[in-house]
Amino acid sequence: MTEHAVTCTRLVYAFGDTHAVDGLDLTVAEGEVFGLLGPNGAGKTTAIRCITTLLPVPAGMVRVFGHDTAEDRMAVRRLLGYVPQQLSADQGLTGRENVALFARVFDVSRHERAARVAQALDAVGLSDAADRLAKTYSGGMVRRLELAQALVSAPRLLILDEPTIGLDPIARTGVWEHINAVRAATGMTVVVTTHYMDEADQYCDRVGLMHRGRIRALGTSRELRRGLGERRGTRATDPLPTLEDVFRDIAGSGLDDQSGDFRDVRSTRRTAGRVG
Ligand SMILES: Nc1ncnc2c1ncn2[C@@H]1O[C@H](COP(=O)(O)OP(=O)(O)OP(=O)(O)O)[C@@H](O)[C@H]1O
Repeated sequence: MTEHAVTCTRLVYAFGDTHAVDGLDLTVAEGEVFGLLGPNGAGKTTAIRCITTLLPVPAGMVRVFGHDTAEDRMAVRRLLGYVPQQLSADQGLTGRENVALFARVFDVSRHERAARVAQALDAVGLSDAADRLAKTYSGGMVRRLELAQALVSAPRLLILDEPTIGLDPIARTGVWEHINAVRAATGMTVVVTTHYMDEADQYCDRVGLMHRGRIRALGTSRELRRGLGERRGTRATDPLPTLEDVFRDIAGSGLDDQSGDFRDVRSTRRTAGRVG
């Protein structure tokens, strides 16, 4: 049987009375790029923090490559790389120093360290800028540096929480090209949250639409779009609904209709603070 990279079974996580994750069932196959989508407050970050062992699992179960996060936290941590929404690069260090710091934290052996740091920087296209202070980097470069930090331990599972929020289209494409190149070279599994439907459509093998703490729709982007088309009685000659249509259909009133897109104001602000 193929081992799943991630299995969440009836996962529940509450902050007081707020059930951020409310009976989440989810499996991510080894080697796939899985997009976790959902409106603000759907519970995506909380679910991800449970998977990465940063939050305990009070009810239900999370397994990463078969390891129970509650019982085998260190084994899980050794298997994954995590790029959180918040800034994880130190602006006062160079790119190389930042990645070297993560190599030490992740226990990359001393004799391998310099080579692995150089390899991770190269994988994200930052070799030439490696010895500049991170505070001189553009927003896209900071994001790629954080990607290098997560890659230096050669993770089997890479988890990215809104990796492209606040970046211009060229920088967004750059981040994804590097993710895809590493994935093609290593077979790494990728779990990503994003509010950009075009990215989910283009880069994710499957997407899960999360709303109020649970997955409400799951499949390839095309399957979800076709499913909505069938429910709406769309004719074969008509264009399929978009993934954004599917998102609106499921999340309904949870969206900010004023803005016309799904950019998360909170996250954008956080990122603006991060990269500014
Ligand atoms: N530390 C916290 N204390 C209290 N409530 C929290 C905390 N973190 C999250 N929540 C609440 O839990 C719910 C889920 O939040 P979460 O950040 O997981 O959602 P999300 O889908 O990642 O949203 P976003 O897209 O805005 O990042 C929200 O109602 C949020 O207000």
